[in-house]
Amino acid sequence: MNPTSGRSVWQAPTLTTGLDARVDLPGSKSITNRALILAALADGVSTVTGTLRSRDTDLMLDALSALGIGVDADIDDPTRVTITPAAMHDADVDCGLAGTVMRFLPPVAALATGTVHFDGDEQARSRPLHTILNALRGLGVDIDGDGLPFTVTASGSVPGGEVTIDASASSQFVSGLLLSGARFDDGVVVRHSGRPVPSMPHIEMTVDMLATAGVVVDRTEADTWCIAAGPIAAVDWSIEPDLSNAGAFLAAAAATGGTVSVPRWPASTTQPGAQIVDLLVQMGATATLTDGLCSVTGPASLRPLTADLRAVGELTPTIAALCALADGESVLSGIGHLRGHETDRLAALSTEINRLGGDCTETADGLRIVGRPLHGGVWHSYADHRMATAGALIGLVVEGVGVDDIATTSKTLPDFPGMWSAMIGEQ
Ligand SMILES: O=C(O)C1=C[C@@H](OP(=O)(O)O)[C@@H](O)[C@H](O)C1
Ligand SMILES: C=C(OP(=O)(O)O)C(=O)O
Repeated sequence: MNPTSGRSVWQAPTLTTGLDARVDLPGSKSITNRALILAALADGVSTVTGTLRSRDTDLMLDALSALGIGVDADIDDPTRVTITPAAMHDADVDCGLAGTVMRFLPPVAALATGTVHFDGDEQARSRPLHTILNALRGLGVDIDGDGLPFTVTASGSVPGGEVTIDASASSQFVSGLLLSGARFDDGVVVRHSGRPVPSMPHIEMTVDMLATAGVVVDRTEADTWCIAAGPIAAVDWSIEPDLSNAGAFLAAAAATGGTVSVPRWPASTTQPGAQIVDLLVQMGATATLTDGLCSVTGPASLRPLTADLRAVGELTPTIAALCALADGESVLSGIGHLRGHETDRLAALSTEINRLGGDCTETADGLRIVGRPLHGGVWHSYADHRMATAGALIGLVVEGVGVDDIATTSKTLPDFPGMWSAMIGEQ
């Protein structure tokens, strides 16, 4: 047991033989939660196949159901979900720690008739939210509060129109407004003004999925997204595997000099997680993509990395863990916004890497990490799924690493410990 938290510490398995594994990943969190929102607002019944079933996506399903939307999961295969739109009413929404729930659902709730109360985990209360709540106020929505908890008092319609926001803290502010914008009376025009928007591929994902649902986003002007009022089409969605979650497994190959393959790798994708492969190659790995099988083989010794990760911030914990094992100094930049993720990831990563004898310092917008021999100890997760998987990754090659609160991986990958053990042949 960890005396400070009362939770048991998971002993990360250390690799003793060569790694050669194939890991099949469940659906993408980001694509699942967008598909569910678009299905709930559509003009007919949609199905979602390959739905990720994890804490973040189940919170989305529960919230839509609480609002009155028909949510039916197949009894034999809970990843097959049918969504039947309906008039929405009063509800209590639990956002947990999910950015996609706390930022994508308020614009949906604004289309209900009634009072929708939002809350979430204690830790979620410090995640940036006021930007989207203020934007919705500017679009004619009655909202009480500036962060969790808050209440939307909705009248069945949203006037909509133009709004200027500073989305430098999260791309999800833009995505949230766009996903519901076609259902506002005047549509929506979102302008960004401020430092660059992070995670731009996630906005591309939103635009791409809206296009699939028949909604055109005009992006003629830089940092501006325009959507005319109109219907959202029902779609039979098929969800790609989660490539950000694949990152930790492919990184295991990079860390150990072994090979890990992920099947069903999409030929083209908007998921920024796909960029893990290029980053691993920059660190010395080799990679192939053949008939949808992505295989990564690690080098004898990892090269350090200098990279701007602004577009792929959610890969940072995985990459930072590898940098702590690399041979030299790495500099990761463009990721100041990670201070508002599940936890302050820059502080958490430097504290935990240094706790194991590493050399990691925070910079204004990222991390500087010098690879060093590490020793065992307890790696703290801070309720952050990607911190937990980063600890497991270091534990693969450093003996005696215990990960506090491995269960937090259920945010996006409920069977992470089982999948990790299976990967190294320890089922
Ligand atoms: O829209 C999405 O699905 C996401 C956008 C990104 O958020 P930020 O722009 O806040 O980094 C990413 O980090 C998060 O994991 C998922
Ligand atoms: C930042 C992340 O999640 P969220 O959707 O909660 O922002 C993440 O999964 O790395």
